[in-house]
Amino acid sequence: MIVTLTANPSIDRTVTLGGRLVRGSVLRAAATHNDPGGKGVNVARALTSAGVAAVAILPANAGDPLPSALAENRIEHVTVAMSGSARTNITITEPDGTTTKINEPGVPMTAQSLTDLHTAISEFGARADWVVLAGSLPPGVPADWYATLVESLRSASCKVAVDTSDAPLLALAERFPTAAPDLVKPNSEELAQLTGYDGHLLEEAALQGDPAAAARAGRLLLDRGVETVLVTLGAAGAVLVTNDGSWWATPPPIVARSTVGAGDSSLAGYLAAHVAGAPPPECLRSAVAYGSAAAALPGTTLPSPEHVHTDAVTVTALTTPAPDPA
Ligand SMILES: Nc1ncnc2c1ncn2[C@@H]1O[C@H](COP(=O)(O)OP(=O)(O)OP(=O)(O)O)[C@@H](O)[C@H]1O
Ligand SMILES: O=P(O)(O)OC[C@@]1(O)O[C@H](CO)[C@@H](O)[C@@H]1O
Repeated sequence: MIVTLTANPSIDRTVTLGGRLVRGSVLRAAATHNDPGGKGVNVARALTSAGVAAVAILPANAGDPLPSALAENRIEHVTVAMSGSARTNITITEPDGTTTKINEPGVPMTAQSLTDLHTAISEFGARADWVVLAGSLPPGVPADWYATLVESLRSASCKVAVDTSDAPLLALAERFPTAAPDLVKPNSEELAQLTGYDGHLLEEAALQGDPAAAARAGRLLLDRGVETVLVTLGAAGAVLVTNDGSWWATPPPIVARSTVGAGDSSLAGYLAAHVAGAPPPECLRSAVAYGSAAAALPGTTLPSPEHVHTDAVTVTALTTPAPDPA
């Protein structure tokens, strides 16, 4: 079983424009659509659709639109009471596939909700294969909360994956190696936040056929105690860095419609293959196949197995960069 924690879930509202987004003007939407969202929720949705047992833990109150949508979609979930209800995050999509995203900060978390989430994750962690801590933290949650959770899950038998950014990511890294998760899934920008590399250049180089810098940056996290680094690089695919080897996988050509949820789908694809016992390069292949399938779908629509074409992904072994002599 894979358990995901989304401390700051959302209703993802996709607004489809018939023309270009023009700042400062009144625009009329061609269509609108709501999906249950938040990174951990998305991972659980993609896993469920792949037939992998998954439970999403999130703050929400009975009858709120978010848990109701999860129930409708038969996504197993556990909620803890919160004050207020989930934020709404808006994605504006233009006909050429450009997406603009506006994420609300979320509802301030009470101390009681935070304690209840910690209790729920500890209980489920005791019987999970993986615990996934994903997304931003709402106001009122200390930035080092993920670090605290990773440390408290150390004694459980589950593996822990983290996908976050900004202050919670930096606070987690500050407590490496004790808070180093089994897996981190940074995109190029997040890897840059952790290592000082230029994220744009990492992705550009990989797009030009050279993923070595991304692998080198990922290696820095291994040196700080992380076991596996899955670096997603947008259209350039992803690099997997472990102490046993490194690989780069590139997606098939797709027409990108919305990359929202692509990273979450990558993580779900990786974990689905991992719990099935696949070796690292095949886990990477699955990650990239799920990510690119998600990018080809509109809004926060997540891929089902029929959208996922693992055979179309190319996996190349890389030389794992040597550990930092320092
Ligand atoms: N334009 C694209 N073409 C093909 N595949 C893509 C494209 N964009 C993203 N992907 C796929 O999705 C994966 C994740 O993309 P990305 O690195 O943008 O994640 P992310 O920034 O974490 O995404 P998210 O928007 O969910 O936070 C990539 O590894 C790749 O497989
Ligand atoms: O504000 P956060 O928590 O960083 O990200 C939230 C979010 O953008 O992430 C998902 C896509 O990855 C969306 O479902 C959701 O709206």
